[in-house]
Amino acid sequence: MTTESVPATTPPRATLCGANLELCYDDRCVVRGATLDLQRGRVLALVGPNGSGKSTLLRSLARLHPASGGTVTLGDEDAFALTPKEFARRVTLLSQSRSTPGGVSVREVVAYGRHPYRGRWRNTDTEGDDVVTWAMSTTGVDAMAGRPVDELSGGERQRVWLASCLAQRTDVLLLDEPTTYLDLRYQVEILDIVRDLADAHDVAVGVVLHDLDQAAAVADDVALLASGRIVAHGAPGDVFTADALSTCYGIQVEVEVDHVSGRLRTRPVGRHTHRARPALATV
Ligand SMILES: Nc1ncnc2c1ncn2[C@@H]1O[C@H](COP(=O)(O)OP(=O)(O)OP(=O)(O)O)[C@@H](O)[C@H]1O
Repeated sequence: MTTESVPATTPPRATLCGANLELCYDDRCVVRGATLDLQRGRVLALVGPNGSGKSTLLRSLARLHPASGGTVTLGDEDAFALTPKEFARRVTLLSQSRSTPGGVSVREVVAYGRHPYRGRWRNTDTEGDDVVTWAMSTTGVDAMAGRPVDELSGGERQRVWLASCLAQRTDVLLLDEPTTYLDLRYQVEILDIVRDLADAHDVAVGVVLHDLDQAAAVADDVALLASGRIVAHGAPGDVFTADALSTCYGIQVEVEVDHVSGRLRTRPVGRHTHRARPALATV
């Protein structure tokens, strides 16, 4: 999969910023004082334990969760001042769960990503077909274009929804655990696509990931959340320290640099899972 042959469009330059966000469900606030800045051409990974507020924060940046305090700006505009269509041309979110319509084909679901570009009475989206074809081939779902989405596996569906987001051709892409359900190949390929979109297409990416090694590999910056607060923010090498991760996750975590790849590796130490094992006898 490659993003090289994407049809040329010139999205407006923008960054998406959340400043001092306070996010609540009824009277229970689950995120406090969160400030984040998604920059064009950069990948920001949100990491942290279950329930620390990552998805809620991402959804608030996508205008899907109203903030009780703080602001969300896109470029120099208040994100909430834009019409839904204007916002959808610039920001898209791949959420953790999407309802899958019965009997609708893969191509139709991917084409749904073009909704911000369609006129009410006539089709004004002249590049739509090319973009949909590109998005399907980039995510490897082109061979299943005519199949009903509700008959696909979890990983296949995940790639179809990602294709639908890519078809939206936004300059900000928000992804909530995009590698969940995916086999090894597609985990790597989705992260490669994310990196390509930032490097070659100047897209600003915000991505929630549980796999810290994946986050270190793909992200320029990481924000580590714990109990609704951003407790560390910066380059993965600065944020992913053994102390910070051990405190945050409540388990001993070791951090090392892989000698071959030069990449950061994190190793949670369990009572059984990371014990040194006796070498297998050779036959
Ligand atoms: N619809 C909801 N109503 C009430 N509370 C919610 C709702 N959704 C999430 N929460 C609560 O908000 C807090 C943050 O949840 P959120 O899903 O943002 O965390 P997360 O870091 O993305 O978690 P995970 O890693 O498990 O996906 C949690 O305590 C959760 O129970």
